[in-house]
Amino acid sequence: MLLCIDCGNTNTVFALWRDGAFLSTWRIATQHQRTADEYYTWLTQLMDLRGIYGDITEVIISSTVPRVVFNLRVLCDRYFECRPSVVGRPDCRLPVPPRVEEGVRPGPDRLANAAGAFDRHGGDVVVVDFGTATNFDVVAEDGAYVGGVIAPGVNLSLEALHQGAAALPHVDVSRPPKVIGTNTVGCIQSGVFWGYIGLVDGILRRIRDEYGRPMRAIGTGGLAPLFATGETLFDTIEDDLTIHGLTVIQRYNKDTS
Ligand SMILES: Nc1ncnc2c1ncn2[C@@H]1O[C@H](COP(=O)(O)OP(=O)(O)OP(=O)(O)O)[C@@H](O)[C@H]1O
Ligand SMILES: CC(C)(CO)[C@@H](O)C(=O)NCCC(=O)O
Ligand SMILES: [K+]
Repeated sequence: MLLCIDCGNTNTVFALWRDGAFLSTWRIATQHQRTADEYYTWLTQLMDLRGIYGDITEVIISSTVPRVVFNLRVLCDRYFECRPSVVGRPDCRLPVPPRVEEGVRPGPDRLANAAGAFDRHGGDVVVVDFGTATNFDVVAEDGAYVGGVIAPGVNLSLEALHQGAAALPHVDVSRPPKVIGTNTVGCIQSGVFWGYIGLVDGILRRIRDEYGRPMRAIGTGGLAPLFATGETLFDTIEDDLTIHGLTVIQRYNKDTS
């Protein structure tokens, strides 16, 4: 059984994959202080609850937070007796290497998104990932990650407004019924919701102009469905794209080892 671990700056997703399908996925806040023993007790309890038995024999990790990798390696070594593949490290090969400026280390989540998108759709794709950041990952015709855009995430923007303006409360993102807010919360929701619709629409348009060939757009990340309601921003929404990409990278490393 393969365990895929996708550590974002806010949340970490664990997903178990066997016989070509995900058995279950679980989410935990990303904290570098978490020990291998804590991960293990948490994970095995959830596996028990779901009635998932069998040994974890392989692990692949994507981490945008370098510090958490240490304890995840300990987890693999102590409890699963394996060495994890860590995306972005030299010994974890990618099906298609990225084409970026020399010395640039693209986020491993973006490399996984590219591998997942290419596997499902072929190239000429842009992935829009709504996580801590809202990032756009451009995948060329041959499947190479070639760059993109990093914008502040939706929840970060809301938090920044609350932090920076004494009279503005913390607000959760939602789609307001109107653009012209008639109370403070409505005004903030409008600014962030319609602001991001404009951001995504405008950046996708400019990416397509610059790229010069037709491109599919795939939405992923927790907030993608919210921004897709009633809009035609994305061709598809695939909330498992990053972890799917991890299975693709792992399979590639096994097949070519
Ligand atoms: N309908 C919703 N309304 C408000 N928040 C939502 C909704 N659906 C998901 N979220 C939140 O959106 C956030 C983005 O989800 P996602 O899992 O893609 O990113 P993340 O885990 O927060 O970021 P990262 O991957 O960078 O750690 C999450 O905090 C999630 O709880
Ligand atoms: C942009 C984020 C924060 C999105 O999770 C992550 O992919 C990251 O830390 N990237 C490193 C820089 C880069 O991708 O060019
Ligand atoms: K993510």
